[in-house]
Amino acid sequence: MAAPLTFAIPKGRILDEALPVMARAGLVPEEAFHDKGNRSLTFGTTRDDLRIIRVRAFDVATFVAHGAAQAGIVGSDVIEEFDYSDLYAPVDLDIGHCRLSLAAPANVTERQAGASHMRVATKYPNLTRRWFESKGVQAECVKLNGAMEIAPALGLARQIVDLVSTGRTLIENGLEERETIMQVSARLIVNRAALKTDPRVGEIVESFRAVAAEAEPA
Ligand SMILES: Nc1ncnc2c1ncn2[C@@H]1O[C@H](COP(=O)(O)OP(=O)(O)OP(=O)(O)O)[C@@H](O)[C@H]1O
Ligand SMILES: O=P(O)(O)OC[C@H]1O[C@H](OP(=O)(O)OP(=O)(O)O)[C@H](O)[C@@H]1O
Repeated sequence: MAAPLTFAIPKGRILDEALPVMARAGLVPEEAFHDKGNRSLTFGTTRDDLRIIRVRAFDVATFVAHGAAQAGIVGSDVIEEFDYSDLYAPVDLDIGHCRLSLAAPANVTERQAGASHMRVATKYPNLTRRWFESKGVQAECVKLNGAMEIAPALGLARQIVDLVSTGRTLIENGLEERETIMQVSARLIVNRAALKTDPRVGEIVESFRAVAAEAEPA
């Protein structure tokens, strides 16, 4: 039998929405996957030839881009941040909706915010730099891994670039959303080489395409 395929999924908030989509595409994890006390990172599925790994969102893209996993699910924010040439994102799963936005404290004026050189705290330094460059502004990015919203109050950076959904986190930390950089949703991703060489990867793409098409309003 061919080596098992590895399907990577993020361990956090996308998971609850991803599992029903995966089930409709025929990917159902073994019972142990749902046991909160289980520390394993690899799980079997109802398919003998497919296992699931549960890793951090940014690492999903890295595992798939390097071919260590052949497919996975990740937010378009992460895909754009890395911009890996070996990664192909053929299906928008219409889950994990949020947006990536520039935000600043209410007392930071547009002029201060729009200075020709600025410091921005973000988990997305590449995306942020590219977006500012497209506006002719040089941005110095301070990379954080979470809780960006406290950076302005502590003087680490005047502005932040972070994900926004309800907007509550910004408001509760005294920040205002200034501009939307991109709309985000979760995608099926596959390794390009694996897609060319292993027909099972193409079949996975087709299964998810069918699920996404079913979900579209008529
Ligand atoms: N507030 C939000 N509302 C909706 N989707 C969000 C929100 N925040 C993040 N997301 C999406 O969820 C993804 C994070 O997924 P998830 O939380 O499952 O990963 P994680 O591995 O736990 O992340 P981390 O690396 O932060 O621990 C983001 O990349 C984005 O696409
Ligand atoms: O607009 P809201 O609905 O308030 O959501 C936005 C928050 O959600 C995400 O954080 P998450 O909860 O995933 O935690 P994190 O800071 O560890 O990434 C994001 O980074 C924001 O902080």
